[in-house]
Amino acid sequence: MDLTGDKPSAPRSSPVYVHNPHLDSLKDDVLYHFSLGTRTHNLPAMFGDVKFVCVGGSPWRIKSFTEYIAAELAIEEPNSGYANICAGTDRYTMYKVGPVLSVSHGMGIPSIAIMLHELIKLLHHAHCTDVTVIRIGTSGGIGLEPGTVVVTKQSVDATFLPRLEQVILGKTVVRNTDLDQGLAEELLQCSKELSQFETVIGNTMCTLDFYEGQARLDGALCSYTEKDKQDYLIKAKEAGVCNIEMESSVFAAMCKLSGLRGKKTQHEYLIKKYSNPFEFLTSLFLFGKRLLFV
Ligand SMILES: O=P(O)(O)O[C@H]1O[C@H](CO)[C@@H](O)[C@H]1O
Ligand SMILES: O=c1cc[nH]c(=O)[nH]1
Repeated sequence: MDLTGDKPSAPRSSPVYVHNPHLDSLKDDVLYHFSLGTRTHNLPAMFGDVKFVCVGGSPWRIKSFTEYIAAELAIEEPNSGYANICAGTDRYTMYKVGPVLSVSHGMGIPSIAIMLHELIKLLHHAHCTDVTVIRIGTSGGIGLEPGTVVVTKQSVDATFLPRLEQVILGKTVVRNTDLDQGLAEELLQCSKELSQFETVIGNTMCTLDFYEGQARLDGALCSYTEKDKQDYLIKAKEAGVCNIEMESSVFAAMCKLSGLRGKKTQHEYLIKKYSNPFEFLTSLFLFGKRLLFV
């Protein structure tokens, strides 16, 4: 309710927050790894209508997702050769179709963290509101049938704790890694209605490495036995871990701090194509198997 009267207040739109007072004094905020900037590009004109951001490790997956979602939204002819907005750099790729921005992030926490800093600033400078970000990635399941989709509830570290530790100015800062529960439930509901993929909600373990960090036996270095590996994976399962990947903790922490969460959107494209944005999430679900949504 409106605090000043008894009329119901209109739903407020949620901006994308940056928590950096130094940005205000920059004449030009350069998004180095996107090859974009506030002086060189009209970010509100280019990105102001973005409501969904879909991210994933591989540039190829992001291009293919863009073609898929363009056909789903019937915005442009599929396979018409979408332009990579970040063509001025070979660090990340970015495509936009209507309200959906898709960005690749490479492998691991440092790579996705750099991308997220620039993405959050981009959405902030573009004055975007009510943005939902979804990571579409691969992961290794623990005790799940191959092909199962895991919707992450919470990202945990390699000791199964829901936290991201980062050293800033020589001090360890701990950040929360909860994800939006409403969005997770919506995605699960989409999957139930589709009935095409086995889908679970659970915790995702985020590791610093693909080999030793994930108890694999096929890296160049390995100092443990098959039994040690199995014991660790059993402990992970007992702690509620469903799958393992390498970006979810910083993804969760940075989205939470920036106000990027699962929210309903009223964007015109989505209304035109779908009776509600929930159906957009269902379309997302149809994009391939063995994906990780966080
Ligand atoms: O499928 P993507 O998004 O690349 O993510 C997963 O795949 C990579 C490892 O092969 C890691 O980055 C992991 O998180
Ligand atoms: O990090 C990852 C990604 C995919 N598959 C795995 O086993 N681990």
